[in-house]
Amino acid sequence: MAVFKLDNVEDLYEIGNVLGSGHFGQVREVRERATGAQWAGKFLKLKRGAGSRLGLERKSVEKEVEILQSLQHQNIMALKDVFESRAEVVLIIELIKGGELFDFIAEKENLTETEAIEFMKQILEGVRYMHQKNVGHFDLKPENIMLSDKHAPKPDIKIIDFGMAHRFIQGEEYKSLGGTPQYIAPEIINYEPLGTAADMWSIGVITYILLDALAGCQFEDMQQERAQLTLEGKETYTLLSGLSPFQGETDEETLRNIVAMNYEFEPHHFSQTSNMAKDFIQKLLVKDQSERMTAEECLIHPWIMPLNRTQIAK
Ligand SMILES: COc1cc(-c2ccc3ncc(-c4cccc([C@@H](O)NCCN(C)C)c4)n3n2)ccc1O
Repeated sequence: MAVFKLDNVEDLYEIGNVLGSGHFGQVREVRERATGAQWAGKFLKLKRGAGSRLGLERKSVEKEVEILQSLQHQNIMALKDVFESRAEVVLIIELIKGGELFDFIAEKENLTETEAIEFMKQILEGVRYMHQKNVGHFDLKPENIMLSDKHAPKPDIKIIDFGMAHRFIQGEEYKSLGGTPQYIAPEIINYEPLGTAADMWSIGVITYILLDALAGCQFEDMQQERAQLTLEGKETYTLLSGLSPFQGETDEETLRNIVAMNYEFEPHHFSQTSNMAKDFIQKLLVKDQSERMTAEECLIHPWIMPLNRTQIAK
């Protein structure tokens, strides 16, 4: 059983504002008393007893910590320390100040495909590193791709939230039904044995949404679509963080679309997108996981590593 520090985390860190919360627990700003340095604290409630429905199993927290302790890469959030007190575990993590990538893109009027490629390269570098360490993330989605400092000339990508991650052991079969419907691979829906290729499907979905956003998403069209959906009393989707290529009106419809490979490059959203970019996505949204590009193959795909810049023109 992993042993975490039993010191009272508040003796070493001043607990600050809530940055966010979700299935993973709560993330708060924390300040290291000895140095004044700012960190993020992920506060996780543990189950108080076997019958308890609330809180996380200690084993799952130990698994996430063990995986995070094995990953040191500039595009993966860094774990500094772990504390445990009563029924809570606190992960001390590097503070990522730049917010979510897709919010950054929403704020920028004229992000180019070349700039998008630079972000994709960093995401792929982080994913290639974790896959080389036999770790699958299994919850890659726009909300889990953050920026170190959005005001930097070239912001660093930081992949967060390894709560669904798994380290593969040679010869071991792994299945999971977790993840976020819009981004999960067909083999997860079909409850088939998984590999790191499931992350590559999610990368294909993220790339599709990123390029859809780049096209300005014909913002006014989206607004009209959003207004129409609202008039019809239908749920509208957040512009940049939910329009997966397989998005249905319900999770069930989304999952059906994934298994049926039911997606397209809608002309009025992708008319400005290079054919090389579409080829990149098509080589990731492949139902047979053994045929899907790996992160290594993505990084030498002509869209990411063109022979010359004109190559990504139409
Ligand atoms: C270690 O696992 C996590 C870390 C973090 C994390 C790490 C460093 C860090 N610095 C700033 C933030 C931050 C700032 C604003 C919102 C959030 C978070 O609530 N939303 C991020 C995406 N969400 C869907 C996980 C997180 N974080 N979040 C978030 C979720 C995790 O499961």
